[in-house]
Amino acid sequence: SVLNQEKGRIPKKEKPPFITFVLGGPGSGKGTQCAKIVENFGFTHLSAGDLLRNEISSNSENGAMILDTIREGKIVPSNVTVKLIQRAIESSDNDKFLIDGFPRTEENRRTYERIIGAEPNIVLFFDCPEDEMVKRVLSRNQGRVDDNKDTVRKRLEVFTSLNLPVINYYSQKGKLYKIRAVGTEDEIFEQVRPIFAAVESLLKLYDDSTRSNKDLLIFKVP
Ligand SMILES: Nc1ncnc2c1ncn2[C@@H]1O[C@H](COP(=O)(O)OP(=O)(O)O)[C@@H](O)[C@H]1O
Ligand SMILES: Nc1ccn([C@@H]2O[C@H](COP(=O)(O)OP(=O)(O)O)[C@@H](O)[C@H]2O)c(=O)n1
Ligand SMILES: [Mg+2]
Repeated sequence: SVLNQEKGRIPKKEKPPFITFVLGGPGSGKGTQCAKIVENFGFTHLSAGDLLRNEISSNSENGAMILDTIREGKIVPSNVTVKLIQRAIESSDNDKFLIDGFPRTEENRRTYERIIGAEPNIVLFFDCPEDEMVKRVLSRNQGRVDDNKDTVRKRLEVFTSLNLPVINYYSQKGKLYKIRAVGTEDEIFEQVRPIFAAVESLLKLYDDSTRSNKDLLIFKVP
């Protein structure tokens, strides 16, 4: 608006959104901690798995293929998942997002970069021992077709072989925040909270300034 321009500010819609990727194995507590971040810091939670499951239940053209893939614990073609994420970001009024369960593979990551044309600002990694993840998934009780012993084993193999390279990539870029994902939900959130408290003050600074996109990308959380 004119008012914004008079103050030398960037109108809200022209500012790039703040993107957090949330990684971790099946049952590591990504969804649980995302709910707490939403509640405490006003982020919008986009779970890649939920977006894909919505496609199945809305009988979309890719529904059957997505169901088969999830049942096998395999990864849905990247362009399908990225387009769902893109649509969700674009239809939201919020400007800060948690993208949960994405990118699962280097190919997921590169496809996001190609289609969205941006990188995440920060990446969380919920690091949890395998036996604990298995225990949690098998007692999750959400009626998921992939929460059974056989599929969990496959998902853990996919996680180790395909997701760890993504985690290493962001670690090398200095964007990775590793959380020790054992203990109670509240204990784990006490490791998460300071990260988002820092992000919140950085975003406030950004809101009050004419800083460019680039400056925000190099903001480092202490
Ligand atoms: N810290 C925790 N301790 C014990 N159980 C947990 C903890 N955090 C989450 N859970 C439970 O474990 C299951 C998997 O958690 P969820 O957040 O769905 O993980 P993810 O999204 O990483 O698969 C859920 O039933 C959840 O209630
Ligand atoms: N980026 C993604 C995310 C999920 N998925 C599929 O969706 C399934 C469930 O993902 P999810 O994130 O809901 O699973 P959890 O880690 O929360 O247990 C995965 O096992 C994959 O089959 C995918 O193909 N690509
Ligand atoms: Mg989840």
